[in-house]
Amino acid sequence: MSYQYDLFVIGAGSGGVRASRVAAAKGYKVAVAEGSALGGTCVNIGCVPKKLFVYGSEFGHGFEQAAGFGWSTTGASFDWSVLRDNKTKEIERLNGIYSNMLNNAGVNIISGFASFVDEHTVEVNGVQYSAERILIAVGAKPFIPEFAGSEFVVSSNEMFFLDELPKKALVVGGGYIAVEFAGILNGLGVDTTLAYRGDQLLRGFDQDVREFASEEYRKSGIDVRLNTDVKAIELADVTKPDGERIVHFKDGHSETFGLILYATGRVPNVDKLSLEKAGIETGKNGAVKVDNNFTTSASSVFALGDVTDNIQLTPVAIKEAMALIGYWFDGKEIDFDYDNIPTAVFSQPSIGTVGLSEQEAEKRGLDFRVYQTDFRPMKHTLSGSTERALMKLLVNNADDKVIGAHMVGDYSGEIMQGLGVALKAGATKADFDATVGVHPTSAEEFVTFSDAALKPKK
Ligand SMILES: Cc1cc2nc3c(=O)[nH]c(=O)nc-3n(C[C@H](O)[C@H](O)[C@H](O)COP(=O)(O)OP(=O)(O)OC[C@H]3O[C@@H](n4cnc5c(N)ncnc54)[C@H](O)[C@@H]3O)c2cc1C
Ligand SMILES: NC(=O)c1ccc[n+]([C@@H]2O[C@H](COP(=O)([O-])OP(=O)(O)OC[C@H]3O[C@@H](n4cnc5c(N)ncnc54)[C@H](O)[C@@H]3O)[C@@H](O)[C@H]2O)c1
Repeated sequence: MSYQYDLFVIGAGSGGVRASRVAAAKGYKVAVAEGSALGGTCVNIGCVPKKLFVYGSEFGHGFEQAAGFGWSTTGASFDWSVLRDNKTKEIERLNGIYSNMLNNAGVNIISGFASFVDEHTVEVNGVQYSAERILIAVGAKPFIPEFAGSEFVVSSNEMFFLDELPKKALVVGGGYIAVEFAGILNGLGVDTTLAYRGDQLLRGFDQDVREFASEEYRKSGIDVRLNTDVKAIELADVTKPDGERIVHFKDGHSETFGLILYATGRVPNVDKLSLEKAGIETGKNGAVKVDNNFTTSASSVFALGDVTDNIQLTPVAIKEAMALIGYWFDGKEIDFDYDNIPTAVFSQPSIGTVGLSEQEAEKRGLDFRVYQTDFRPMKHTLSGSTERALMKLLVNNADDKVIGAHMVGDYSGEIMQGLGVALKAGATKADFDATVGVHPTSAEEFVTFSDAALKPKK
């Protein structure tokens, strides 16, 4: 049976771009369909524009702290449209780079949303394309619960294109996106409330990190409200759909906000795919089910990245794509290692983490010890800020291996990349101790932990 393409990729995001580019470079005839902008979520409405907004927002605190270092910043003001539009220009530049990269690799870029006709055929804009292999890399989309007035909220998608910033905003949720956007808004001068229905933000992170970060967010000016849930939302004035919203909370009180962001998770983006036509099985929230080799229930169809609802991070989608390339071209069975994946939350202060949390180590029944410290970073001895940093190292007693590293504080994402290598390589506490520190940094705390920093056992 002959097909038009060796590989048809659906979705030119983090995973799809990597898979199509490398497969084409290795000699496959490849097409990629993209219904929106090249680069996917991360480049257009995720990691990249978010980080640019974080940089913009950090100046807000920077100006406050500059006086202690001798700077006078009277008259500094912020223009949202400049940040928003410069960000958009930069993203358009990246879109162009992605387009060139794919074209140069010989990938045929098809603009439009694809859907399955059968397990070897997809349709885009009414045209059918056949392929020996099809890769689903369509990512995820925001999930907003249904309730009275849910149409008056925005998701992270809209946050990148707001006409103007509100004076007062409510962010609902307690995960990565909620705390990152609460930090962005707060730094840009918006009166920001972060409401989370549970006991503590950032479920799944180390409990000390969660509590410490939450307190730091409060100190930075965010009104963090735990055990708080929204019942209904209505317009303050029905003739002004873009105007203020009244939020009725479940505890009975009501409050007015100019903008409400729901950051309540993301679900696989499978609606437009007609997966049933190719006999592709899905699980919770429509996640495409795959085996170890990212093969779906249809043997010619593969899936990776956020659409499989595993770990939703760009470097994970990219590494999965590279593993799949190895499987296709070198016949290497995939045994993807999801342990020790470093990750950062770009809140203010930021969080970096790799390996096990204390709670996860306990759940696994490990015998381990914890080194922990919190301190005022050197910068804040002059800045006037009361911000503190937290560092924590978990060590397995049986073999002295470091099994978890956690930090709340400036540069923790940058620091965690190196520690990720150390944990992956199986470094022991003795290896950390034998490493010379970089001075003066916060990071050096990770290689100078002594018994004095041991956390008492519960
Ligand atoms: C606000 C935000 C901030 C984030 N920040 C970070 C971060 O700092 N670090 C990090 O590691 N991760 C971050 N992420 C997560 C990261 O963006 C995702 O994990 C990553 O983009 C997943 O890659 P993917 O290839 O699975 O899908 P995506 O990058 O989402 O790409 C999927 C593509 O498929 C297209 N598509 C969908 N359906 C079809 C169809 N039927 N036909 C054709 N095309 C289709 C979409 O338009 C999209 O371009 C963030 C996410 C968000 C929302
Ligand atoms: N820095 C990064 O690497 C980064 C940044 C942003 C997003 N991401 C990825 O994108 C994923 C999605 O981010 P996210 O923040 O949307 O999801 P999340 O899963 O991290 O957090 C969702 C939050 O919403 C809450 N929630 C769910 N349903 C709710 C409801 N009905 N009412 C109130 N609260 C509700 C959850 O309890 C949770 O706190 C993340 O898990 C992460 O993998 C990564």
